[in-house]
Amino acid sequence: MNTTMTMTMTPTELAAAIPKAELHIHIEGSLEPELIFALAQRNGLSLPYASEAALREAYAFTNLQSFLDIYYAGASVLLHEADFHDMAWAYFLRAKADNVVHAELFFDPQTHTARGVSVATVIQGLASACARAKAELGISAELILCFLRHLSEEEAFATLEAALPHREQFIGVGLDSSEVGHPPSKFSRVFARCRELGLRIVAHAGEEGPPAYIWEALNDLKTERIDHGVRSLEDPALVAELAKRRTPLTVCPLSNLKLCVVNDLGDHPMKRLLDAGLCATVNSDDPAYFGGYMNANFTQTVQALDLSREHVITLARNSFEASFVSGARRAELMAALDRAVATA
Ligand SMILES: Nc1ncnc2[nH]cnc12
Ligand SMILES: [Zn+2]
Repeated sequence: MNTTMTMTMTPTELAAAIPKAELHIHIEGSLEPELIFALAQRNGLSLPYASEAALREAYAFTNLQSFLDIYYAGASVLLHEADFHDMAWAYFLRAKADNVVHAELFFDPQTHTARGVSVATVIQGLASACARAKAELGISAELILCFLRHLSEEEAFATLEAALPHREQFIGVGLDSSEVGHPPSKFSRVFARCRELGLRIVAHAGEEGPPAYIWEALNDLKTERIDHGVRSLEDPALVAELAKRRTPLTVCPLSNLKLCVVNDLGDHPMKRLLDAGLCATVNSDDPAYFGGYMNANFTQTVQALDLSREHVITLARNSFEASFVSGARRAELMAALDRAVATA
């Protein structure tokens, strides 16, 4: 390849070209309208929308809850192991196209067990897609079980219990769904049990909720990463603490735009988070609903905030640093990034 030519890559082109990890993707949020309709037909279900276009038109969100209502309805077409496999496989094909080389997938068992689908069905379908991604696409992938925070502590404990026969198939636990009114401390005892079990710990905090929720996630749940965390900038002491601990933030720019956390991508806090020395990463959250997968998130953020080549490389390095891969795999991923940067 001609080095002179390749060294002219813009930060946007570089962002698309380099290998990266995705650490904040709700796999149910990767269900595209086409797949929702196909699964509804396969499972003999009817949908309250006349067409895929009509469903897509409903994706005009004003806040997190307005999205969650539609997201849970979309997930109702998932019944069988093959449905979960097909959903995750479709995501992995999209991830491969965006040079994602490692992915940690959130899944919401309670969304499915409430409809009579067993935890085994959910986990086996997703786990077989993860194994296939490794074998056929070279993407390493892990599963993180999320508790729905609008439900009770008791229900979270019951979900953990039901999932434990499949303990080897997921590496950690997270906390998602409606944030405001459901602080992390509501789940302190569940997460304490998860830590005893050796599970990795993450939690959504500071998406719509206040900095106090991020403090609780850190101190009560002992979370290893904060999902979103964009409101941390409102509390300088919190920013200092996150920088000191080097707690990663899995930030989702297009999600923040679509859920009205920011009014314009040009106002997104990503650059300020990076410039404050935080280990921020780019992720897609629910790409089928928010208008883009990894590279769309990367390139639109780079353009809106005029991020530099160094910012882009830092974001990719942060994604590997923040991941739960083994030391050997992390070294392999960092080396692949260095090689890609050297020729770009
Ligand atoms: N952005 C988000 N915040 C909280 N819970 C979610 N579940 C799926 N996407 C989510
Ligand atoms: Zn999320």
